[in-house]
Amino acid sequence: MLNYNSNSITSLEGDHIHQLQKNILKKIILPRPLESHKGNFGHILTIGGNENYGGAIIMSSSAAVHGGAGLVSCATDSKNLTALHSIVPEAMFINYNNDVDLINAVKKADVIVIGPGLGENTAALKILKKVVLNTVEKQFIIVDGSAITLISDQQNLKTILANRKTIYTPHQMEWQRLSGIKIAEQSVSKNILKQHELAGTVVLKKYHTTIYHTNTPPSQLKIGGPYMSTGGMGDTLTGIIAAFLGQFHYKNYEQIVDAAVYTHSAISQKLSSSRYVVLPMDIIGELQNFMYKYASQAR
Ligand SMILES: NC(=O)C1=CN([C@@H]2O[C@H](COP(=O)(O)OP(=O)(O)OC[C@H]3O[C@@H](n4cnc5c(N)ncnc54)[C@H](O)[C@@H]3O)[C@@H](O)[C@H]2O)[C@@H](O)CC1
Ligand SMILES: Nc1ncnc2c1ncn2[C@@H]1O[C@H](COP(=O)(O)OP(=O)(O)O)[C@@H](O)[C@H]1O
Ligand SMILES: [Mg+2]
Repeated sequence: MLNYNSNSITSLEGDHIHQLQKNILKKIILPRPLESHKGNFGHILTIGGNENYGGAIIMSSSAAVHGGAGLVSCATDSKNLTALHSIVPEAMFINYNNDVDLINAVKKADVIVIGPGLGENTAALKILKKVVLNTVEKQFIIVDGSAITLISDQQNLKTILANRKTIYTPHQMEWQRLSGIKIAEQSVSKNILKQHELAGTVVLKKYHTTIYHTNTPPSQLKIGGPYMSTGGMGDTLTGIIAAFLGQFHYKNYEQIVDAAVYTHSAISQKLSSSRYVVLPMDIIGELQNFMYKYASQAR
C-alpha cells in the first residue's frame, strides 16, 4: 500500500507534479550549534572507484567534505590513494579489497555511498554484497552508478535495502535496468509503483529530475540544464546527499534528500550564468559559499 493519498496517481503526470522551490533550503540548511564537533555532522563512507574510475569516488568524497560532512572515509582501490589524498586530504582511505577494514568501516558509518565508479565485474559484486550484508537499519545507504546496475538482478540485496533508509540515484538508463521500465515508458505512475516495490527513495536523474518518496508524493526539479552534462556530475551529487543526511536532522529525511538535489542543480544554474559548462569540481568548489548564504538567512 502507498503511504500517501494517491487517489489519482495519473494526475501527477507532467505539470501537476510538486515542484521543488528554494524554500526547502532555508528549512534544511541551518546554522550549526556552537557546542558541536565533527562527530555531530555525520561519518560518511564512500565506496567505489576501481582502477579506471577513481575520479568518480574522489568527486563523491570531495563533495561530501565540502558539503559539510564531519568525517569522510573512502573505500576504494589502493591505486587511488595518492590521488585521493592530493585532492581531498580531509578524507581517510580504506582499501576496499581488505575485507576486515571494509566491514569495520561499514559498521562505523552513519551514511554509506556505494557505486560511483565501482565497476560491474565479479569483484565489484562481491564488495557490494559484503557491504549490504553488514549494514543496519539506522544507516542511510545511497546506491548509485555501477551499484544500481549490479543490484538490478540481486533480489536478496534489494530486499535487505528495502529495510534500510535507502536512496537510489539512477539516471534513466540505470532506472531502466533497476525497474525494468524502458526509458520511453518511464511515466510518473509506473515509476511510483516501482518505487513502492523497492521501498526506498528514488532520485530519477534527468532534465527535470524527479524524486519518488515513500511517505509523500513525488517532487520535481525545474532548475538545472545541459550545462550539467559532464561525466562525474552524478557522482558529485551522491556526496552532497550524503553530507546533508549526515549533518542535518530534519524529521523527514526525504526532504533532506530533496534539499541536497536542489542544491546540486541550484549551484550549477548559478554558475552557468558565466560558464558554457559547469564541471563537477566547480560545484564542489561553490558548496561552502552556497550553504553559508542559506544558513545566514536562517539566523
Ligand atoms: N571520472 C570517472 O571516474 C567517471 C566514472 N563514472 C562511473 O562510470 C560508471 C558507469 O556509469 P555511466 O553512467 O557512465 O554508464 P551507464 O552505462 O550506466 O550509462 C550510460 C548510458 O546511459 C545512457 N543514458 C540514457 N539516459 C541517460 C541519462 N538521463 N543520463 C545519463 N545517461 C543516460 C547514455 O547515453 C549511455 O549510453 C559508474 O560507476 C559511474 O559512477 C561516470 O560517472 C563518468 C565519470
Ligand atoms: N540536460 C540536463 N538537464 C538537467 N540536469 C542534467 C542534464 N544533464 C545532466 N544532468 C544532471 O547531471 C547528473 C548526471 O548524473 P549521472 O549521469 O549519474 O553522471 P555521472 O555518473 O557521470 O556522474 C544528474 O544529476 C542529472 O540530472
Ligand atoms: Mg552516475
